[in-house]
Amino acid sequence: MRVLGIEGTAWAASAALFDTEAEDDADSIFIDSDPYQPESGGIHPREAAEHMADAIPAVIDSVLDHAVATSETGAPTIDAVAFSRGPGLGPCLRIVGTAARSLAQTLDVPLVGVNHMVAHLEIGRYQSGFDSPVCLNASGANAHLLGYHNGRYRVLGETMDTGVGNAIDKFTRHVGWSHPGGPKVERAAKDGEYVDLPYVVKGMDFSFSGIMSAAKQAYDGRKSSDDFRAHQNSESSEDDGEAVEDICCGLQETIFGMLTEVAERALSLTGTDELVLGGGVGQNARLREMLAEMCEARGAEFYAPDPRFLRDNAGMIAVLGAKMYEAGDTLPVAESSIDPNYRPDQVPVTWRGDEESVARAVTETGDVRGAEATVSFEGDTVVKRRLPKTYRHPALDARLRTERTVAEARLTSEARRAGVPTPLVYDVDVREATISFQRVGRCDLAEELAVDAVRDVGEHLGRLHAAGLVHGDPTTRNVRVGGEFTPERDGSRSPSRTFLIDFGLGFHTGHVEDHAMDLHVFEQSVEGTADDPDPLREAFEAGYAAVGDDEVLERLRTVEGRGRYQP
Ligand SMILES: C[C@@H](O)[C@H](NC(=O)OP(=O)(O)OC[C@H]1O[C@@H](n2cnc3c(N)ncnc32)[C@H](O)[C@@H]1O)C(=O)O
Ligand SMILES: Nc1ncnc2c1ncn2[C@@H]1O[C@H](COP(=O)(O)OP(=O)(O)OP(=O)(O)O)[C@@H](O)[C@H]1O
Ligand SMILES: [Fe+2]
Repeated sequence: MRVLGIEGTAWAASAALFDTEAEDDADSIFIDSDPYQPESGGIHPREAAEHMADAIPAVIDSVLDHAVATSETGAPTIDAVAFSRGPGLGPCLRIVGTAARSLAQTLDVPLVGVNHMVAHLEIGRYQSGFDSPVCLNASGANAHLLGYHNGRYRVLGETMDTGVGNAIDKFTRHVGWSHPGGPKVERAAKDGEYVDLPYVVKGMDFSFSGIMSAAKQAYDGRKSSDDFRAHQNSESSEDDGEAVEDICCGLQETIFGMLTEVAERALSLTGTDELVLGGGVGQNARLREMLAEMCEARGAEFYAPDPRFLRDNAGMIAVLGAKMYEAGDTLPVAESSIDPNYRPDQVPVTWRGDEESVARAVTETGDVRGAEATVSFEGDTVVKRRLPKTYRHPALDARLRTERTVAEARLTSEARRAGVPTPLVYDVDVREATISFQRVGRCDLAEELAVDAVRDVGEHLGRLHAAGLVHGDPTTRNVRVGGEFTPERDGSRSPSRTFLIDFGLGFHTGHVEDHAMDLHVFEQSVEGTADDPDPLREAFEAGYAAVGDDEVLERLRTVEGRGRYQP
């Protein structure tokens, strides 16, 4: 089978031929791309569309020439035309859509409409041969974790503001570097020293806006503050340029540390031991190194495609197009409109079987390895150790382990005082980042997702928020359920069978937004793993409504609308 793919969501005018029968793997995907390079500033939608109009016909012609040259009949012999339907810049997508429709009509073959983000994922799955990996898409306009579950790719976690590449590119524009900024930051970071920047993860979601403003401020401060300059010079003999390099190093360590952490959390939540990387930022060697190191430490496999398949390219569109075509997933021309906000979780996954879902049950034997810590059981006591993560910069690692150990011990007790069932804290050793707790529950909620327990979680979060606290990571793995009522050391009984654990990302806040994020994180973890999430979501929200603030539930609806494609 031979499928011609066309890509042009933003900057890459690209066409490709995927030949499933080519003898050599390297020959099976032929790509021709013509990138748009803005003269100044970032990607300008109108200029990008003009580039598409000029460049798309030429790259298609070159792929058609290749198709003729590699065909035995003297004709291109193409079975289907696949194109990027979205997400992306509307003016660019329209040009690609028009080109694809007219080519399919000329060749008299079916048209296949591909989701660009799912294509970033599927190319890694195809090349790695992994069955059911979690995918980290780190691209310009997006950043999210996807896992396949019952016919859809679920968004396990995502950026709450800009895409990761766009965040980096905004910083480089601020310092006057040309687009794209990612490779320049990578180069500069090699000569830089690590600086601290805000580190923001909420469950498996994360945000970049705080980091980016801090990075810009640090840069502006360094340029204008004589005091700072004097301080810099006393420590090193380098000039101002060094400071930018330090910020670049801090940026990479922080942003990629966050992405690696949430990827690990997704592996842990779903019980998956395969990770693939997608998207243009995946070309960054430091990001790949961190992900590989994290996977190795937890015995998972990691695969990153070659750079030419990570950045936007039509090869990935043709490969997914071929799978869709084979599954009969083609589009009548009348229904082939583009969608600039096309989300990966909207795509009915016609080319995979249900049995491949992530979220296999994990049985608890002996020590448990969470995403952050190792947990061992000693009778009724649980000892949780935050071991160093070697993928992180040592300074960042020490800071996070200390901060989280302190927060977890404090908030676990404070939540309990607010009437939320949590384990008793027996002992804390901040230097060793170790806490010992009372053992609670029979299993994690993830293993026995049920309406009653989920309703309890809603109530618990309502109570927690009313006390001015947030959990920060309320996933189905951070709730313990079942078992006998656990006798406490003073002989009393716990009031509930549903316990919240793992408060390491918790903090004090009265902000509706922060409270709504807690609800969002919980619902996302339910949706990522449940077969029928709707009744669970309803029970959870009913539980919350019974004790919590309605305003938070209203804000939840707004939060759900974020993380959409943001050019
Ligand atoms: C919707 C679609 O148009 C969009 N595509 C996109 O963003 O292009 P992509 O090729 O996946 O990623 C481009 C981004 O990748 C960054 N980038 C490229 N090389 C990099 C490197 N070595 N280190 C860090 N970032 C890098 C660039 O700075 C730019 O922000 C997307 O996938 O979100
Ligand atoms: N007090 C406890 N009682 C019973 N089991 C516990 C307790 N604390 C932790 N566990 C078990 O250990 C697992 C990992 O603990 P925890 O979530 O605190 O670690 P973590 O590394 O922060 O995990 P993650 O970041 O993946 O949520 C839990 O999912 C649970 O099964
Ligand atoms: Fe992309």
